[in-house]
Amino acid sequence: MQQTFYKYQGTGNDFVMIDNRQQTFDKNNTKYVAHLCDRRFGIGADGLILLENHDTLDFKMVYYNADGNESSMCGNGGRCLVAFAKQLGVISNKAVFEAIDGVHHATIANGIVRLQMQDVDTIERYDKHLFLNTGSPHHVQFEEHLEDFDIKAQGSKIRYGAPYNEAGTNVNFVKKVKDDIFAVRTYERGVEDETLSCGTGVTAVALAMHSIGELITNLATLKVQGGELQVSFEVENGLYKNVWLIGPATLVFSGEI
Ligand SMILES: N[C@H](CCC[C@H](N)C(=O)O)C(=O)O
Repeated sequence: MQQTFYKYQGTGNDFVMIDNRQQTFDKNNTKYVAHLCDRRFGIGADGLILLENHDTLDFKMVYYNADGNESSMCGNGGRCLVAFAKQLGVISNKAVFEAIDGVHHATIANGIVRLQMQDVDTIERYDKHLFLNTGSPHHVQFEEHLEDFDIKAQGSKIRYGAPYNEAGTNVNFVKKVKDDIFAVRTYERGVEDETLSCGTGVTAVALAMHSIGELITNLATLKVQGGELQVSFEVENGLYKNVWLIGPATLVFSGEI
């Protein structure tokens, strides 16, 4: 049976999007999801996202990494899904939807999506890195030579090494540009390579930088390989709330297979 597929990208983090409101997509076929994400034999993407009906909210988000496995929250994917929902006429300029990490609010205007992320109440601080969960797990560490280092080799060593092991984590390398501007490169679990941006990743970097005093305002600009994202937040007694991931989400193409 022919199926229409859409391709969206949010600052270079790209996704196959499927309108699964009729529940026709075979969600258990890991091999097929990985095939659709394959950049040679399939459509090619960092992940695949299903838009599904929800009893009380605008829609439900189901996210798969490029390896075909369902995974934790995808911030850029959430932003792209809001743009996709608008394109389908499911929403107009705001959305409330359910994802694996809970309910998210979002707005969309002129191609820019603002996505509220979950509150963060724990940021673990170690000698040379920080660890926190912004809907997905993130290891954050400074890297002076951000422009020219082997992120795939360095990232996978951390992702598969102790204490993360097989379950893994996403790995963010950060360099302060100035004041509230940081450059970030991310190795993503489940893609097992660098992605051009990672939404939950830049959110983790912004909150981590604030927690160690490297960011003294509550709005950060994150320069990623695929463009720029902003993260805004409020913080009270170590609880980060009203966290928003802000940036563009763009339709690349649609087609039938
Ligand atoms: N690879 C991540 C999920 C997608 C995160 C990323 N694409 C984002 O924008 O947040 C994980 O398995 O934890």
